[in-house]
Amino acid sequence: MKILSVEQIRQLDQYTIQHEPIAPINLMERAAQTFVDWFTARFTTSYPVKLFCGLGNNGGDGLAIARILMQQGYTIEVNIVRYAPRESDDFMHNHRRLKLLTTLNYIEQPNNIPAIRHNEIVIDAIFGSGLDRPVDGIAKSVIETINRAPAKVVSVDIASGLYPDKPNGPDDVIIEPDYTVTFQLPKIGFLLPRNSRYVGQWHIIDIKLSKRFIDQTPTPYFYTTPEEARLLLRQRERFSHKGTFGHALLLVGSYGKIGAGVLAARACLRSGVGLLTVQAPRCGYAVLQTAVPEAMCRPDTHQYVLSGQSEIEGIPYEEFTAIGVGPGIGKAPETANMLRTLLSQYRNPLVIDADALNLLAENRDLMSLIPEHSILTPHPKEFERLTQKWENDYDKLEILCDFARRYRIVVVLKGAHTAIATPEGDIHFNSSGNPGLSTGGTGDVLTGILTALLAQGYDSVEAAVLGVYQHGLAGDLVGRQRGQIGMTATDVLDALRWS
Ligand SMILES: NC(=O)C1=CN([C@@H]2O[C@H](COP(=O)(O)OP(=O)(O)OC[C@H]3O[C@@H](n4cnc5c(N)ncnc54)[C@H](OP(=O)(O)O)[C@@H]3O)[C@@H](O)[C@H]2O)[C@@H](O)CC1
Ligand SMILES: Nc1ncnc2c1ncn2[C@@H]1O[C@H](COP(=O)(O)OP(=O)(O)O)[C@@H](O)[C@H]1O
Ligand SMILES: [K+]
Repeated sequence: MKILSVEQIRQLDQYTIQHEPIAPINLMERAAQTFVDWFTARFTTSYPVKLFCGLGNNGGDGLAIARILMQQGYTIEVNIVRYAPRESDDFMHNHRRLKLLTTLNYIEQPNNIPAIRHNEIVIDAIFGSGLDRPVDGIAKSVIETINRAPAKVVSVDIASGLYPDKPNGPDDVIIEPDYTVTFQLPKIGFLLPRNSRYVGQWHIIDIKLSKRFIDQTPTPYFYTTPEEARLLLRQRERFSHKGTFGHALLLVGSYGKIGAGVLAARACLRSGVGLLTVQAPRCGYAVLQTAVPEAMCRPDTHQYVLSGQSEIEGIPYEEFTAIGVGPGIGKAPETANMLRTLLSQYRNPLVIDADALNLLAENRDLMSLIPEHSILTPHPKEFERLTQKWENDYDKLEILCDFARRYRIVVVLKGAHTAIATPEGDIHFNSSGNPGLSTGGTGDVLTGILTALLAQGYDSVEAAVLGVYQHGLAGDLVGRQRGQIGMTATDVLDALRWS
């Protein structure tokens, strides 16, 4: 699914109005009705509703929502925040209609702000995507009151005070909703860590804006939907054999961190690889052969760390369809040498994770040796070591995009809504996953998954988008079955489902 900028969404509204065609006021009515459908499916008429609206089209939506909810039997008190002397046309139209049905409360100064009780639902329609400067005056006081109140808060389109696609200032006053119900497409601001309090659970509702315009509009930002992930998944052919699905090599583990290798190896096998070889330090040999009997194991000549040498022979890197390196490897000089040789000799895309990334950060000259379309999977700290500190989440996205473009690689910046940057400069945000995944070893599982997908012939962007989605989905399955808190990386790899 595409993510558009505020300006593009405004054009999308205009295009829909002209080409459907539909009058703006009817589009507002459709948006309001769709919001009400969402609302009534969750909250019964037993909850009193307090609606706060501004004077623009977000406020107009709010007034239309109030009218429809009233007609459906909800008890609703409407508060209009008079922060300016002018209203939008569609606001005024809905204002006239609603005034015929009920009394409206106007808030011009703080003592007009009503008390909000704990069993009430607040609908926030003060500002929407038209906000372009920090909120102050009476609107600010109202937002502060709502944030202090014990009630549940539902924001229409976007929390009032939050910018959809640019950073807010540190002192900005913004609604902290329980839910955001947004029109048609997600806003980029919903996907960024520092905005989490200002988004809550968010839901997209389809108000039937022009599909054609969305299809034609270019954007670097995408949000992976379940349907899109499913379309990437290839089914197995009847006459396939294990050679069809590639031979992967994982370079993993060091003394005390062989478990990282076990997790990556098991995840790789659970993700459809044809054959798997694991090279690990000698101390990991017995562990790996026991814990992952399906994998072939090459003991490194070094007892405790990876050196890339083996009694059998040096590693014939070029014989492997895909290689994953990093989980648990540490940063010993022998391992740094191995990484240098690997990057110099192997020409296909690699998956590079964990301490392999830290070694890159410490040996910058290695960066230019990385094969094009390799997948790097840093968490934010590893990414900062590879690049630089950022001022805010938007700045971080720019650094991410530039980095992927400069080295022609895919960068999987992990976290909630993992951001996958492509060599072309696009960013795909993931939609699956939950905080249960914030536990040691889940990153190693991801490395195994991505290596398996590359081995099976998925291109790097497909592998990253699909692999990250399936990893999060497995976490969601575990979350549903046994809760998020006790989730382990082993649970996640066992829950992988490729159908
Ligand atoms: N277009 C469509 O067809 C559809 C749109 N829809 C809805 O419209 C919403 C966008 O509406 P909107 O553009 O009227 O802006 P909105 O967020 O209500 O703000 C109102 C005005 O406030 C002003 N202002 C800005 N910052 C300010 C500040 N800090 N303090 C004080 N004032 C400030 C600024 O006006 P200015 O003062 O700059 O002239 C701004 O224009 C969107 O979120 C969705 O809910 C849906 O109905 C679907 C169809
Ligand atoms: N709050 C969260 N929501 C969704 N996914 C998360 C969250 N926290 C962590 N994850 C996922 O868990 C994984 C953690 O990886 P990483 O930090 O490398 O852990 P480790 O090094 O312990 O294996 C990543 O895939 C990340 O996207
Ligand atoms: K709002």
